[in-house]
Amino acid sequence: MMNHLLRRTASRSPSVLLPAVASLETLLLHRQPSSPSAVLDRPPPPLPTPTPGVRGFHAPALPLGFRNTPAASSKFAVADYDSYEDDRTATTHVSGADGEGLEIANLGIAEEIVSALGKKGITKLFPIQKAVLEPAMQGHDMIGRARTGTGKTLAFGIPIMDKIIKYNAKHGRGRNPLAVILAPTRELARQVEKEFHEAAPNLDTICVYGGTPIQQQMRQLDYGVDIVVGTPGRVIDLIKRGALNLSEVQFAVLDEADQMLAVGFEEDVETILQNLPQKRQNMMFSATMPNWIKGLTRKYLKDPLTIDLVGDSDQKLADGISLYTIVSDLYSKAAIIGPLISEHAKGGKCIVFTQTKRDADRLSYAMAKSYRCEALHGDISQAQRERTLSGFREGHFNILVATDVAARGLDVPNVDLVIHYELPNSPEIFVHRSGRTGRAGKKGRAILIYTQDQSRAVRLIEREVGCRFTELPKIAVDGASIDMFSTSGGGGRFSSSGGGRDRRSGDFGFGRSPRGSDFGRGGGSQFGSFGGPRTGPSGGGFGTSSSNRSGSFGGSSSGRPSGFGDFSSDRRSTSFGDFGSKQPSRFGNIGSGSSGGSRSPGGGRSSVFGDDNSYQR
Ligand SMILES: Nc1ncnc2c1ncn2[C@@H]1O[C@H](COP(=O)(O)OP(=O)(O)OP(=O)(O)O)[C@@H](O)[C@H]1O
Repeated sequence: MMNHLLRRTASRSPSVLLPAVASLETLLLHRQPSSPSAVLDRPPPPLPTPTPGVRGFHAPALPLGFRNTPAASSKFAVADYDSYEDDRTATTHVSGADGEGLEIANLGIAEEIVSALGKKGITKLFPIQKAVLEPAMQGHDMIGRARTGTGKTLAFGIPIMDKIIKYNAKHGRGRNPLAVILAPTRELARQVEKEFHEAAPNLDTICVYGGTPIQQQMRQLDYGVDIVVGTPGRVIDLIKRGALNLSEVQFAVLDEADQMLAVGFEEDVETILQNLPQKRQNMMFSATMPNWIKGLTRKYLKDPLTIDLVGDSDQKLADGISLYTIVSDLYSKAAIIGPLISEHAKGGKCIVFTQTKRDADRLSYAMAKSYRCEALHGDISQAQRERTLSGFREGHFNILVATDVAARGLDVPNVDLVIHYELPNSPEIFVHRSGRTGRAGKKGRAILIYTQDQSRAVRLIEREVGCRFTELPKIAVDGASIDMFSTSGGGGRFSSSGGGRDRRSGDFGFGRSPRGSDFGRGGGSQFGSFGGPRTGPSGGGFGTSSSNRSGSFGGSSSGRPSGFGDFSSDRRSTSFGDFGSKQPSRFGNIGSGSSGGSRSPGGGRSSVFGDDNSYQR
């Protein structure tokens, strides 16, 4: 134990070494033993006497420099947000009545955080951060919703880091984490951990996720950490191995909460939450909070405060995103991507979202003949995924062709254009995909490519998301261009779902096979029925028989018990429905007629998320 403490302390600068050693006694008193054997080795230490009024995490806000107002007054931030929305032009934004109180340096936040954020050019709070800060410091459980790219990570991050820094200053540093943040994909978990690390470099943070050696993560945990960020599967794995002790956790966050509580994820999240102490602060954040989540949050949060900067009637996309649609037939879709990028990305970065991993591969392969681009999806090795993402971030190539593995949370600077190569499966996914551009007050464009028979689905997106598309003129493509985007593998010309057998399903628009989809939504697409109202028996799995799809795409069709088996390492749960599984599909019924297979018999959508898919994303 002492070794651990010394090792961990030794990684700090020499200036902190002596005080740290001097406070070793405090450390030993403060922390619980790391393992049962340690309990046997020595008698339990006497509990330190708490200093009244300062030890608790839920200490009054006043000593920390926050106004001592009731949490409900966080409404003020909504008003600020309105004015922010009104005059938002670039990255300078948040102005309250006089801007006072928004300067991070004036809020009593730990100097370490203020200075680290300052180095990144972050000196003022964004509206969601301002709205969350005070109630979070007061210890409230909360649900936070704000549009994509508006700084939700630091909204929950700043109060947590601040409290941990101050707690550590009083009690010394410990081995077990004080905060756990769960994210649905590996890339997002890494990004969140990085943001924490950059904002509080002296805190020990760790990111745990599958696809990487677990031993290394176990070693790091053994040294001691303050904050764990991870995907649920790996977190559970580490708990089971006895490497991760969550008994001291004071803060638990579900990032992308609606995804974390979707069918298949919730079970794992629940397992993790059961390992946390009862007394803790819970926070859930997302840009989308479908109605079904409300019941669930009651299960996990205590008297939560809802801070919703989006609202039900408002448009749900970030303001800086201009939306366009373009109609295309299936064969021409790949060929119009190039002209769209040249015209609309203006030399910046572009993410093209496909529905399936195979489409991502094929499209990027075909496009690589003319552009520098790479694919990102759940079948690619974790090491390659990380290389790809960092290459994209660093500008080594500017076009990323990705499945929805990249739809949520990823913050890549200067993505000027998002192309929905295929319709998303839900309005939520549309919001998240589109939200990869137009972040932090910047401007961006999102283009939705649709086929003629998907027009109604496009109108529904407008209605659900509260947005308005501008129709772009149709791009004429000649046979040569189409051929250029044909692929050799398995079926001739590139279509939205590849060639050969999938070509048939492509005819049904989105009601096509989910096979190979990172999120397995094909059959469960909320929009699926738009493309496939005529799917009769000839539609194969898209007719009524497909109502059993969750079964047939789970074990029976693939022979694998868990979804598509794409998401091997992190996941435990078997196949699960997509985000709509717990929400009544708002689109499923429209035109669903014979293609009712997009819904499971139980009412939830039946598509299968490759499990770790969500985790590995
Ligand atoms: N107060 C701030 N001032 C300037 N930039 C900020 C501020 N807060 C956050 N940012 C930056 O804004 C970007 C978007 O933040 P973040 O990724 O937290 O958004 P988000 O709301 O979580 O988005 P999403 O819903 O897509 O996950 C990041 O690059 C972040 O560093």
